[in-house]
Amino acid sequence: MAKQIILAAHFPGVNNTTVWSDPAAGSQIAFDSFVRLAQTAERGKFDFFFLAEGLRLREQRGLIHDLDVVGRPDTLTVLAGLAAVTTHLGLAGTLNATFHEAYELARQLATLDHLSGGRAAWNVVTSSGPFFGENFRRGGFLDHSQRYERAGEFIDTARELWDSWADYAPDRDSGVFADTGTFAHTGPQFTIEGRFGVPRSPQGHPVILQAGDSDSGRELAAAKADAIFSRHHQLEDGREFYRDVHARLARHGRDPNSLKIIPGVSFVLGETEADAQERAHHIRRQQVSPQTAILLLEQVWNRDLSSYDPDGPLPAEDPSGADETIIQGRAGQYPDRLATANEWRERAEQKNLSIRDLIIEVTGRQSFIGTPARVAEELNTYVQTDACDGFILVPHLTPGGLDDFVDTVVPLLQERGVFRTEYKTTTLRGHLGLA
Ligand SMILES: Cc1cc2nc3c(=O)[nH]c(=O)nc-3n(C[C@H](O)[C@H](O)[C@H](O)COP(=O)(O)O)c2cc1C
Repeated sequence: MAKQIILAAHFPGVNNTTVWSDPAAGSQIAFDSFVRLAQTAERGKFDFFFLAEGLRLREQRGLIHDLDVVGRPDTLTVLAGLAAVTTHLGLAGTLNATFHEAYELARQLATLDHLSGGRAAWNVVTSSGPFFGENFRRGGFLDHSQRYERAGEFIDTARELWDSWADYAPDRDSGVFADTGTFAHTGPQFTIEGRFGVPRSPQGHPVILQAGDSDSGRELAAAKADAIFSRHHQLEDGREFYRDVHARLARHGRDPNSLKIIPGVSFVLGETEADAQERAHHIRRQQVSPQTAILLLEQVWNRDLSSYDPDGPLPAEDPSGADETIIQGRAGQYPDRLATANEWRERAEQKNLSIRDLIIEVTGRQSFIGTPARVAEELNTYVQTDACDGFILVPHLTPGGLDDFVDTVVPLLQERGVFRTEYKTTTLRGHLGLA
């Protein structure tokens, strides 16, 4: 039988792809927007709804970054609200293992799993830099590798807490004082003991995703996660990532089906190929406004370029060599700024590109562009040839950006027999085929 495709809906909120200024865009923080996108995903029989986490909005030149000014509310609060207005859709939240505490988070996730009848998932991230930590009176807390050690111990501890209750129902007649929920964990990151206050939840263990991409991130996923939210959304790159992670999985003695690989992808649909390409081009210009083009260029040059014309040529001056980066709240993307600047200048000169044209070219083109038939075929090829197991779709418009996909692409995947026509399971573990 053909592999079944996993589909998830990302509510992107603040990031580089959301066009919050489009007249068709709604609020990025009102509950209605979350409900609308989640219910569309559930109408499409999606596996889960997905929220990223930003513990602090990005800042550049000391101000909140243009793309972040629409704000990002708290993940678990939103998911708890959505549990009440959906019935089958999984509810996945990105939550940081560096600054949260194991007891607190294990309790919140077990509670979400109860409220939703077994639909909770946790995307474990470690995040980067002291910038987030300052919010928690922990600026500079733990370096990269120690963050992964903490994340690993965090997951183990959460599972110990979840396992501290057996499947259990209190006995009304005898009024027992149950001896359950006791835990004691001693490790470098957590030394805690007591009783866990939440009885075993429907899934036992909420689903665990992992998003880091370094060697330590991949090892953590191969050792402990149920799924990976990956950034490898191109065919060959995806296959290589898939092979790498599966080799690690085998080394950990795990079943190949026990870890699902799900890249975040964007898409643009059109009635004809030309129509889709034209839309894609229009969306890219919306995503990279003249102002955003300068802000993104500044992240490579690492200096104030606000006096440059976005429709003019790239700066002749070289990037600043300063260690401190101009952008706060996002992992450094350009390890060698001068090399990147030279590469971009060469490209701009060859093709006669302005700053804005160049930024449009070098930052995130949409992953799947075409008619619904073509997009359905490509998505299926990715999954059947092990470039991934499914997709976390990132619409560029919130909350209506998934409507066309659900109306036109999902039925084609269903016709091919590679995507469910009805939910046959009630928990997220059930949907994903996980034990
Ligand atoms: C696809 C993807 C999504 C991520 N999403 C988030 C997020 O929502 N919030 C966050 O704080 N970090 C996020 N991260 C950052 C990771 O937590 C991690 O800090 C970062 O990738 C550095 O770890 P690495 O070197 O293992 O990749 C994401 C990373 C990737 C690759």
